[in-house]
Amino acid sequence: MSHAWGYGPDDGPNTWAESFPLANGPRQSPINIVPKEAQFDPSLKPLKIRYDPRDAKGILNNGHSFQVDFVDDTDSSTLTGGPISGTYRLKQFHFHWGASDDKGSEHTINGIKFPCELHLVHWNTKYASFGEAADKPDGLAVVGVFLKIGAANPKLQKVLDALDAIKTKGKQNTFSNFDPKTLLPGSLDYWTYDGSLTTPPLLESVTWIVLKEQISVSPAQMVKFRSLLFTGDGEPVCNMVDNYRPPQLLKGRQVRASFK
Ligand SMILES: NS(=O)(=O)c1ccc(NCc2ccco2)c([N+](=O)[O-])c1
Ligand SMILES: [Zn+2]
Repeated sequence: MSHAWGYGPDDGPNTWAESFPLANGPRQSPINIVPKEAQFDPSLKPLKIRYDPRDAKGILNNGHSFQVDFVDDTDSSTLTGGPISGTYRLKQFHFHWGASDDKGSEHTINGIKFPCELHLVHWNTKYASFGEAADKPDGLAVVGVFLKIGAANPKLQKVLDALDAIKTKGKQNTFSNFDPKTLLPGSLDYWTYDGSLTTPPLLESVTWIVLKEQISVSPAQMVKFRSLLFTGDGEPVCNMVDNYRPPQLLKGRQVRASFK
């Protein structure tokens, strides 16, 4: 039976525990990051991110967000270093955003919400596939990047221009020759903690790597994100906005910083 979940009053984050008991687990995401309480860890290595633009293959409206999918059958687009051991392959990236510029991110900093948050999802190649890795405690590594309102970000434009063709749930299109490294800020300083997927099935398999430096997005570009629909063709229209889970309890976890 497919578990219908969403972000509305009847199927949103406060109802997820009914079908996904992990929602009340010990390492749930996102969290509120309090920089002053994060411990600098000198043993943390710099992030090493190598992406091949030729691995970009498609863009999909999955009814919860939109995602850009990558070919992940070789080590051509990988994340290594940082807090992780071994090699993690890029599978997809997607975003979470709000109905207005004052909300939308999943992680928060000192309780501050950003209008949007980018997630670059990688899986540990010690496992045979994303599906195998997805429920292992060291299975996934997600790089999170906050978007803040400012000048239009030209690096986002190719992604945003592709959204008109995937307006409704289930729509997909080819999306090629794109290097998501161009979306990253100049500094790769990060906070890291042990967490989970932020949507059902909420699997506690994610090493979160949240970048300190934000990238910019303009109000007009945010309007493009909000032009997507949660709903499929022929269904009553519901704008894809506020597709974020609020911060969850830390439950004793330590957040480490790669920088002083
Ligand atoms: N917001 S997130 O980066 O934590 C996130 C959440 C769910 C899923 N996927 C849902 C899912 C189903 C089975 C296993 O995984 C993904 N992902 O797949 O990259 C990422
Ligand atoms: Zn996400």
